[in-house]
Amino acid sequence: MSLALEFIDKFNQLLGDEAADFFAALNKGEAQKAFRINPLKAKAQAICQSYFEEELTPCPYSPWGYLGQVDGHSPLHQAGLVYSQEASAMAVASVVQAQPGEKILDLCAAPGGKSTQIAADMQGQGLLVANEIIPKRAKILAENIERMGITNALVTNHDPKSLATYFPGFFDKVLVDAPCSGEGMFTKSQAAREGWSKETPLLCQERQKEILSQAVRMLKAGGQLIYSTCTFSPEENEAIIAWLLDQGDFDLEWIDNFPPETISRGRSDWCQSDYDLSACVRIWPHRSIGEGHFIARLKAKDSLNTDQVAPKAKKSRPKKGKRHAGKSKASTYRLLEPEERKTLAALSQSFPNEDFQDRELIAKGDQVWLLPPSITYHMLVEGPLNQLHSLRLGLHLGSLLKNRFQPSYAWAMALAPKATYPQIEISYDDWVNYVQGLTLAYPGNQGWVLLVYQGMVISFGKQVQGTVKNFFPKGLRFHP
Ligand SMILES: C[S@@+](CC[C@H](N)C(=O)[O-])C[C@H]1O[C@@H](n2cnc3c(N)ncnc32)[C@H](O)[C@@H]1O
Repeated sequence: MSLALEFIDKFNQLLGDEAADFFAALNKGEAQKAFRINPLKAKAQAICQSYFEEELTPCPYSPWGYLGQVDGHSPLHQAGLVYSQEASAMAVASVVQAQPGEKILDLCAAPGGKSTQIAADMQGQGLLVANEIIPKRAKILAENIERMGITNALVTNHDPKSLATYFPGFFDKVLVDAPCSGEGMFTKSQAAREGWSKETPLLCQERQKEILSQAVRMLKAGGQLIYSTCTFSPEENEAIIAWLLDQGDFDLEWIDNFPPETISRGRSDWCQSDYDLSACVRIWPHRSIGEGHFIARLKAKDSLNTDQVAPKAKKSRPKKGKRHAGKSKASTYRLLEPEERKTLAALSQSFPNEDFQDRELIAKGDQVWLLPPSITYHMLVEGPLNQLHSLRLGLHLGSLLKNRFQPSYAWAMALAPKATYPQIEISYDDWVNYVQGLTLAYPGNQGWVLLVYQGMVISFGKQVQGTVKNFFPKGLRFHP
């Protein structure tokens, strides 16, 4: 399908002589594939390098980014050593420049490309809240957070307005990777082309303003707001930044992360603005690799007026007959009983992990969680977060069963294969068998073990008298 005539007219006017190259890049087909190596996994760089055999070609937008394709059904992918991501999309988290210890919100986070990159930069320290409004997409986000071995994230499923009631003036950085008209996806998606009309950018602009109004409420005075889209229209980019600057609470920050020849600068003349918008960055598919992105970073003034008063705990009022999925009853969270702690300790002594330091353990039903930093049991039960709908509360450790503890897949994914851990090095054929849900045969009787393939942790398994029982989650099983 060809590009809409109104789209062609619009970008002919904006780009002049350059427009033909732009249209040619959009019509060329899918952009260069890329992936990010996950530094949270032990020896990820060396393992990936040996997998590809040839020297990897770096992507200019992230120190962990490379050009090329990783099979979604390969051990590298399953074990979370890589995240497949469109090349220019990696630029966004590079602008966030997440630091260990910060509190960061990724407000429109699914499927998790930027969240997983931000978490890698945070190195497990500080709090990442990864939020997604659409429940199905939030589930995929949670799975990606888990696969990448991230232990300091809270994955939530809220609309921006309701999330803002939980976290007023809370975050050092807020990323809004906004839903947009997706013009960058015209390279690969017929649906994106078909869904575009002259009005689309302005309709998206309305929604982007609503989302940003809520994002600002969650930012600390002096914090940073990062805004990005995968579209080119000025209405959703420069005009949005001018609108934010009009409110008087922000200064635009110069972005200088990338080789200058791979980016273009924001254009004030494209939205008739008096502000100098050249601090913003646009990546074009005809000038660089990838589908294209627009990115801006703003710093909130110290006078930013967010509602700094933490909300009071809300009372749970389940509706008759049906409990709203977004409401977790305060009483369902509890601290572990001493006996339960002992049961868990028996296993955690075999798999000791620094993450356990200074973080609270809680249970909900028989499920045990290691809370992320900055989130406490008190906040979840009696405090402001008691109605928060979360899919992941830090690290899911596993299930308390009668007098025993069954460790989770998430816990395995967060462990490095230390030599002191009980483990079994499995063959490729057994990796194929295990991810399909089959039991394995390895002599021994070690109980819980980490299954490791070529230095990558695959899952927990339970070895009893020469048989390794399968604990690969049913919902994630696949046929490589
Ligand atoms: C560009 S995508 C995010 C991509 C993601 N940051 C990543 O890197 O993987 C925008 C997201 O915003 C979500 N969204 C749609 N409408 C929204 C709204 N009104 N408020 C907040 N998020 C919304 C979409 O479901 C989508 O997941």
